[in-house]
Amino acid sequence: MNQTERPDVVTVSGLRKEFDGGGVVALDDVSFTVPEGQLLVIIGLSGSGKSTLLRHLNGLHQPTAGSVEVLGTDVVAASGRDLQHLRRDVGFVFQQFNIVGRLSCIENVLTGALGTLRGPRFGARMYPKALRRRAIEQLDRVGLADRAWQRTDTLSGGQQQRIAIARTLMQQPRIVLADEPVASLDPEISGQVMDVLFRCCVEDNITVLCSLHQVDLAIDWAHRLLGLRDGKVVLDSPVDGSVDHARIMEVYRRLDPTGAKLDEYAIEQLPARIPA
Ligand SMILES: Nc1ncnc2c1ncn2[C@@H]1O[C@H](COP(=O)(O)OP(=O)(O)OP(=O)(O)O)[C@@H](O)[C@H]1O
Repeated sequence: MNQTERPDVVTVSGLRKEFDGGGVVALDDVSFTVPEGQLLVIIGLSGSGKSTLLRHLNGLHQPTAGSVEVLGTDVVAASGRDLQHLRRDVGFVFQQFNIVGRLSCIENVLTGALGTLRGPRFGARMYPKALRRRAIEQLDRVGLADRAWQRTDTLSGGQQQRIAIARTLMQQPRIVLADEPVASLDPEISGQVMDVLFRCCVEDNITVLCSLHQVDLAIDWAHRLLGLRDGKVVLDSPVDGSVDHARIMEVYRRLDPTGAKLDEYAIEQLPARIPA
């Protein structure tokens, strides 16, 4: 099945989000759909609305207007119980990893399965054997099976983010939302983390929506780019030969506060290898 024949798992329509009583419009009439198994990268300047958009997809924000449907659930109308159910299928990977440094890697990964268990667990051996096996499989997937019993805070930043992804995979999500997952990592390590997300997508058919600052990484790994500027969608393009260089640059154009001219911030950083 090619990407266009796959069912949509995310449908966002006319989404608007205001903060501070309307003083800040973070999202303005945002509409798009995402088919199952796609890696969609959301790009845009700081403050363009990327995090706010991702947080609407698992009900962390309530919109001012518009609708959000994820895996058939109307996220805006969903009860607390419905959202709890949805969040089992929708994993979230954060920029700051949000792992417990003093725990071993396998314990951190196992906590991804806590939603399926009753009561707390203290130590990896308190988890059922089948889950321990699954945790090792996830560690293997992110290339860190040999670190299973090591304290997580002894790992590098990139390795810690891979542990966080393994923990998310442990809950067997159908969608992974990743908010700037490589923001604090150097380019080579960032590539390793994006490779893990890409493989989840193509090997396990997990849909990934990921926000990134780095255009070159986005082009290297995304199936499709969604560009936000001032809360509006200004680019929605597959990443293939048809990626329009000028339109990607447009995402990064920032209006001068005087309205007099455009600031070409970040344009010079665009890689030469953007497909023509
Ligand atoms: N809780 C909040 N209260 C008030 N304003 C907010 C809140 N959350 C976000 N905003 C504002 O909404 C706009 C979009 O913010 P958002 O964090 O979504 O941008 P972003 O593209 O993710 O930025 P970055 O790349 O820096 O993370 C910004 O103007 C921000 O200041």
